[in-house]
Amino acid sequence: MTNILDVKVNEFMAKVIARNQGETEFHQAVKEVVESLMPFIEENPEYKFSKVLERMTEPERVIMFRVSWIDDKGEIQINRGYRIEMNSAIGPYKGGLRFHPTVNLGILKFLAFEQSFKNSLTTLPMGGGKGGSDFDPKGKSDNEVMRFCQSFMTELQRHIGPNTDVPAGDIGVGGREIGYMFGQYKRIRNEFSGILTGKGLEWGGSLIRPEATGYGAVYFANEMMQTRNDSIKGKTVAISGSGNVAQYSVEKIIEMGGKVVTLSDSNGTIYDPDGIDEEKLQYVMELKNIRRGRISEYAEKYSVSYLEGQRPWSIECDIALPCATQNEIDVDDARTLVKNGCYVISEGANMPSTPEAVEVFLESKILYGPGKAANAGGVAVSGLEMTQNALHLTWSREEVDAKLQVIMKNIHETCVKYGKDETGFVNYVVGANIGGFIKIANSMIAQGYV
Ligand SMILES: NC(=O)C1=CN([C@@H]2O[C@H](COP(=O)(O)OP(=O)(O)OC[C@H]3O[C@@H](n4cnc5c(N)ncnc54)[C@H](O)[C@@H]3O)[C@@H](O)[C@H]2O)C=CC1
Ligand SMILES: O=C(O)CCC(=O)C(=O)O
Repeated sequence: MTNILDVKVNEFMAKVIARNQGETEFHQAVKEVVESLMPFIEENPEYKFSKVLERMTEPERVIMFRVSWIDDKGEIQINRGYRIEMNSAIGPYKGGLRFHPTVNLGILKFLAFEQSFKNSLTTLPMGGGKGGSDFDPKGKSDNEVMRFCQSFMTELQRHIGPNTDVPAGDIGVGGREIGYMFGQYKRIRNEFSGILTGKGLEWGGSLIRPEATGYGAVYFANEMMQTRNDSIKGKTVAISGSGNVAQYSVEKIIEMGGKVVTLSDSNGTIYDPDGIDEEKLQYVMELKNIRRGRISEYAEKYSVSYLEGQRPWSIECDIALPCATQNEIDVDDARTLVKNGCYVISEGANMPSTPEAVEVFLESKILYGPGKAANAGGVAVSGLEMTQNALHLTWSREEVDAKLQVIMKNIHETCVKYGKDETGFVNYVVGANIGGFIKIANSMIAQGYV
């Protein structure tokens, strides 16, 4: 028999799908949240009457714009820029910019929607936003990237500000791109202010921001493991990706006594059974952040296996940290991971597991930390960067790291509070969704029907 709550979820989703046609990642992100929230909303009718969820699935503002720039051959190139200002109930819009050829409206709306819940979970006053472009930085010269960033910011600058909307990095946007965009904002507005986070340390950035997402995902895994009197020490870890989040996840796993055996990029996976140590990690950082090469070069340098065109999930591990991109763990990958003994998943990436994969993790009762909780450390330290900018001061590495650890602990506690069922099992998906929702929903109700 069909459950009445399923009917309500389906009715809600039919409207979302009709209004946002073809935006499959957005539908996926909304459905997961609506499934978690429907029982809670039915029990708390004030949220139902004020149509909070209906309003939260409609962005407050969507900005789309042309970005023209000139490549090294003197040819004009045209890309599309976006900023989704999703929800400002609890603070200025906040969230990263993604530069990747797959970027489209649906992907950015899913990311902005997730971001609103994630930012609420951090306990800091940040609304949700996300943006980016279908520009592909791969294979472009520094000058081309700079010209693109300058053109992108020439439009974006009129929509952002330290109390309005504060973008940061995401896939394809790191320190280099943030620098070029910050410089252009300053040039146009004649103003030095905290309009981006992830800035260089010498010009307003925060210590630990580059490390924060990866470190946070590992802290979150550790918090989950502590509920079973377990720890990272001695565990084998599979990590996907080899960018910002993956690199600092490796660093923190090494520090906590675990062994990372995989990394990947969009071409394939390296498998290093001896583990990636500090020296090998330095090589990866140089390879990816400076030379901008492929992870296959690691396999050649250290004579380890390279799994061309494959993801890391067939490799035996205790802990998996997906740190590349959305939907990178499908149902077969999830079954393989669980069959091979993996019992902790902490998502460094946003929505890396398909809904069917998530079902496998939940049914297996393993420790599964969804991205909006597990990877919130990055935006949390962005929030701390905003605070330091507003106060015109700089906190030490130890101070920022200590605050990050407290925030990840608090997020974990919130998930347990709202996600623990009568058997004692913690459903972190439900916990994160309800925990993130309440603060935004109450603020939206208090601020009237806007
Ligand atoms: N940078 C940050 O502070 C935060 C990032 N995230 C998420 O973490 C994930 C990784 O982001 P970053 O490390 O910042 O980006 P990055 O650009 O530094 O690295 C991205 C990595 O993912 C790999 N990748 C990208 N698309 C892929 C695909 N289709 N298949 C396989 N691998 C692919 C790239 O090769 C690269 O290794 C993304 O899902 C992002 O949204 C989440 C929270 C904060
Ligand atoms: O630091 C930020 O503002 C955003 C980080 C981000 O894009 C994310 O949490 O997915």
